[in-house]
Amino acid sequence: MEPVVKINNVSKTYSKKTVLDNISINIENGQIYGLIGPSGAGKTTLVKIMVGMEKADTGTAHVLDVKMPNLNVMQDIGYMAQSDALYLDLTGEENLQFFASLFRINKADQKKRISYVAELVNLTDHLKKKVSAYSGGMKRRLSLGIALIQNPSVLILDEPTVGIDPELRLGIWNELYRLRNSEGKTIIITTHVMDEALKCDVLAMIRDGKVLTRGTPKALMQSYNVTNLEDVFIKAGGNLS
Ligand SMILES: Nc1ncnc2c1ncn2[C@@H]1O[C@H](COP(=O)(O)OP(=O)(O)OP(=O)(O)O)[C@@H](O)[C@H]1O
Repeated sequence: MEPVVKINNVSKTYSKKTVLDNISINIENGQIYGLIGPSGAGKTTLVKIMVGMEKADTGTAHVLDVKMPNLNVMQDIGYMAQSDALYLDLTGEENLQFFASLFRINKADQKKRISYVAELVNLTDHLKKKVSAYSGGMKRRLSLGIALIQNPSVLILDEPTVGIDPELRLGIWNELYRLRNSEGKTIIITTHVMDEALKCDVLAMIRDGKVLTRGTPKALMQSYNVTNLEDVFIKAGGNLS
């Protein structure tokens, strides 16, 4: 079976600054794949290339065997950006309805999906409020709900739990595990939080647009002979500051 996401020798430069330097990554079906690295490492640029919002200067990105960018495959990709793209003057429910209407979901299923994702991100009681009255954490939760609205097979989440309290963070991780285990979804997540990196099946540690090292958290710690991921990062040549 082909990998769900295949990044092949991708490079990207913004005004002479190399942001991605010949990166290759394969992400298999049903994995939670973590992209971890310090601020500015290139994680967001990489996921934007996966989603088709940015184009690689050289190299190729395939998702579900389709060369990106490609609009047709967006039905199968749920994307949560780092900054929330929400309609502040609409309610949470109206935002969910709007994004649901962009996809092929019939009316009855739309209602079910909206209730399901609202429950999942703990916003059921706040659906009738305008998003302008939401806290930062509530906006993040709504953005996560929107990423899931069309029931995509691939979820790409850029720092999804920033600003979310520990209890709900745990709830979201439990749901990500359930989506992987019961529904076979492939989940790609960027983070710079090491305890979240530990929860991923496979990690790629990124710095200065390069993959420093990759593998399961356990294999990485074993091969660098250390007991935590910070030390893997440091030994692999990184610097988390
Ligand atoms: N559109 C753009 N134009 C110019 N430079 C950009 C653009 N987008 C990103 N960059 C630069 O590319 C580098 C990598 O940014 P990117 O957002 O991919 O990093 P990141 O690892 O996601 O960081 P963070 O964790 O802070 O989001 C940074 O130096 C950033 O300033």
